[in-house]
Amino acid sequence: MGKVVAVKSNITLMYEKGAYMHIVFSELPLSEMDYEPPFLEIYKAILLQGLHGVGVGISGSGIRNDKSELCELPLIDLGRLSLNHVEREECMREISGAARTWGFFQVVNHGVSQELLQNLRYEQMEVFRTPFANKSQECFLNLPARSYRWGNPSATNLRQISWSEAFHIFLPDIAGMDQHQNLRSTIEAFASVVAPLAERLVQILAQELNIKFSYFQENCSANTSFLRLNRYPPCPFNSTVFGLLPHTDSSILTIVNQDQIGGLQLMKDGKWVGIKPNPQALVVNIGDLLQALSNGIYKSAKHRVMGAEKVERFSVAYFFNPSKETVIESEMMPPMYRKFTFGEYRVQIEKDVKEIGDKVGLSRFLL
Ligand SMILES: C=C1C[C@]23C[C@@]1(O)CC[C@H]2[C@@]12CC[C@H](O)[C@@](C)(C(=O)O1)[C@H]2[C@@H]3C(=O)O
Ligand SMILES: O=C(O)CCC(=O)C(=O)O
Ligand SMILES: [Fe+2]
Repeated sequence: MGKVVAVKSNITLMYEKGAYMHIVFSELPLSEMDYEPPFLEIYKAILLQGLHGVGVGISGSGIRNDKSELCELPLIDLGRLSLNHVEREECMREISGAARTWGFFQVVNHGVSQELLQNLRYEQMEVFRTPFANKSQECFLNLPARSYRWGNPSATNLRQISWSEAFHIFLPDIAGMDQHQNLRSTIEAFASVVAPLAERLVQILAQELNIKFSYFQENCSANTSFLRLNRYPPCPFNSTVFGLLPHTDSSILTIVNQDQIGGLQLMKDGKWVGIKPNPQALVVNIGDLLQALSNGIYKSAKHRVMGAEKVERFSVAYFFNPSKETVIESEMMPPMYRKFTFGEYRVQIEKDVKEIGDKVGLSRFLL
């Protein structure tokens, strides 16, 4: 009999002759772990097939890059925006520079209080502790279908597995959350401070490229944006499967609050680099739509999340989006992308995720 390498809720995984050989389902009740999505069950075939011949850990898997340095992501003090002209201009240049070279930066003195972030984290943890049987029901929280997402139902191989769950919430939909007043009011409070922050950053980014800010004022607000509550459960295969697949965001701009576990990495100059959690900072990244509107000057950088083996990880992402009808078209010449609406873009992504297991993104719209 091989070596038992992972015992997770009611499942035992055996490692034998250089490969994972068996997943044994025991009769144990799920008891207090009833909130965990059944990742091992849905991914069983892919795991057995994909891990066969792949040694434990980094070698062979090709995914985890534990040796990757944590990067010195630009850290921008937004407090300078309310100081004198020189400080303000310098801060604006840093924001625009980071958006061009990294597509990612961190901000401090951002105006979102630690108390609010903690309250949101508390509510987020509570809602994920709901039994899986309940949170996966279509009417849970009175949100539309597909607001709760887990794993990647279209995955056909190890590289497409996502070991995470999320509430992907269109902000106007929280009005229906009458049974969950604390979650609802905390999200409302968060949206009311993070939306102006997103607008201010977009205003600066637009100004630095002579893009009309009125375009964003007319088409984007908290009422056209999404909030994504992410949870990455402990993952026994964290050296081989992703917490969240490499992707770019489909937003104008995204603001992320990650916890202290780490695992968010971005692609910089062809290498994956980790973003060291900074409790004072929010992570900001450029989304596909701003890349298109800036004709490729601002970068929607690829990023991914590596889960941890023994601990869960949480993050919140605020996707600053336009309405579905908004036309995305750069005025810069020659245009890199054909014009499209945000609605069209989302439909294409959903189609790709369903048909090929992953997002293709902006390259579909290249001219
Ligand atoms: C399997 C996937 C779901 C996802 C697209 C992806 O290929 C990988 C990342 C996921 C993500 C994260 C950011 C956005 O929330 C999202 C809508 C996107 O564009 O990429 C989601 C996609 C999703 O949840 O459907
Ligand atoms: O969990 C994170 O740190 C990032 C999540 C993310 O990339 C997303 O929700 O799009
Ligand atoms: Fe993302």
